[in-house]
Amino acid sequence: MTVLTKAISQTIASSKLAFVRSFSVAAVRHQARPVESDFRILTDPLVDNKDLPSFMVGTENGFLPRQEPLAQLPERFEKLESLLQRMPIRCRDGSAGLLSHGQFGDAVHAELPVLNVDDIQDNQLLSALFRDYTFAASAYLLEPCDIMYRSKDDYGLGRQVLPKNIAIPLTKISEKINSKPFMEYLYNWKRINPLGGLGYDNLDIVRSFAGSPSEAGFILNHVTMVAYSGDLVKHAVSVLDAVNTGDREKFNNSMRILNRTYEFINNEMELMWSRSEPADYMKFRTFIMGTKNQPMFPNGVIYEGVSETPLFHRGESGANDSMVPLGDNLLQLTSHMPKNPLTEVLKDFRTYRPTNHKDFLEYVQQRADEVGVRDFALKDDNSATLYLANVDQIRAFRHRHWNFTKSYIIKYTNHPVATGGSPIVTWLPNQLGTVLEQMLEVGSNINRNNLTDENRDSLDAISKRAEAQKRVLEREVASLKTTFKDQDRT
Ligand code: HEM
Repeated sequence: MTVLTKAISQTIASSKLAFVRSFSVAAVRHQARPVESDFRILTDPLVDNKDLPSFMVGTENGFLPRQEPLAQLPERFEKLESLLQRMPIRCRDGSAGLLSHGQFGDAVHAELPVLNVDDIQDNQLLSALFRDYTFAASAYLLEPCDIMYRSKDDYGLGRQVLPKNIAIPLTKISEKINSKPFMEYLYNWKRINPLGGLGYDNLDIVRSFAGSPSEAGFILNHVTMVAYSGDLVKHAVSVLDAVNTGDREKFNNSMRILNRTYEFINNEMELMWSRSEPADYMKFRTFIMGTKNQPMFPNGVIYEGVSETPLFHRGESGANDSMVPLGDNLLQLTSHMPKNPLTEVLKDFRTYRPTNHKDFLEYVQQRADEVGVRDFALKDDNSATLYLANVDQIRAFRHRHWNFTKSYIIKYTNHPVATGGSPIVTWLPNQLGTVLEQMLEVGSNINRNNLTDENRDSLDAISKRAEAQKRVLEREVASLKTTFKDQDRT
């Protein structure tokens, strides 16, 4: 059984509708063709197929859903649709919405029945409902924190009970799509011109909390980055294949193209500065906070009608994305992360993504270890430099990301944890620091005399930068730890 069919079987097994869904593993085998790999990766996103999960790794859709998210719910969910349209602090028509004066919670109690979702099997609709109920859940739970933060720069406590009109359908939908019943955001976009591409100017968000252009920019910038992920998948698989067959030329070429793809993604990431104002971030960040390791939910959240035991979930975070974990696993960086509680948080984040993504990432990790990507690269100085250049792209991502964190968050608040519940000044540096160390180690073992001119220049520039960034990072973290509490607690 391939990893994909195993994942699908698990999804079916965990669904209460296992035997009534028109869901055929044989059909999947037929429709998904291999890309030089024994993990079945979609070469066609199968947009007309509503039976397969929305999130399946593909060379076209990459880590984006196979089909465009539904922008509006069908009529039977009009009460939920109406609440969500009136929810943002600033609505689309410019008027003040329910969250602006803390009226969303009352509206949920007054207007929203426990809607029946038992019969729904269409995965595109399930994913849209998942998006919408998680938005309603976060707005409901965190509304009091947002109101308090606006006047006191302190979050206080969130609502500790999620009412049954959100909790019951949300839990049922999560079970059907095999997700945790808490917010994700890569399903929150639509094309303005349905025939146009995934460029920033052709995208809009579907749901929002603040309703500001910066909130839209924050989400859509992520989407435009992930729009490149089909190429990442393709070239990562090609690297594994090249090592497996001992084909050095193919390895070097695949590493070069992979490097270029990560570079496109990093360049796209740089546009965040202009698409989402750092000073606006705190105005919508409250609503993407989680309930795990967050002072606003010291005892978690009771899902009324679902569980008497409180539940804890990490909040929405880019840490749920699959592009960096793909690089970590392919380049065998994951196994070099230090064995400490911060690395455990990284592993925990990796349980928060769609099943098929999780399986693909595990497959890549296992396969990279089996064929020995790093050892293969290090046997040849030019290959080692190309390997290093890819690790440098992961560094560039994490370095820029650390800069975002300082400029969008740390500058404005002393709150000790990020939206995903990780300690704000130690967790990101745990991974960035490891990448920098690995780069220095690999770089110091490369013999410059064997390199092409291009690779020698690349090695010199990369090594110099890594050394300087490592020194600065260590100083920064030591200094920030004096201001932020509990940074070793996870
Ligand atoms: C202004 C923009 C952003 C800020 C302020 C920000 C902030 C953060 C913070 C504080 C974390 C720590 C985890 C937690 O939430 O507890 C995190 C993790 C992460 N974020 Fe972002 N993020 C931003 C944009 C993005 C984007 C666009 C991506 C696109 C993929 C992304 C990908 C990640 C990844 C992969 C991690 C895990 C880090 C690692 O593995 O070292 N972030 N982010």
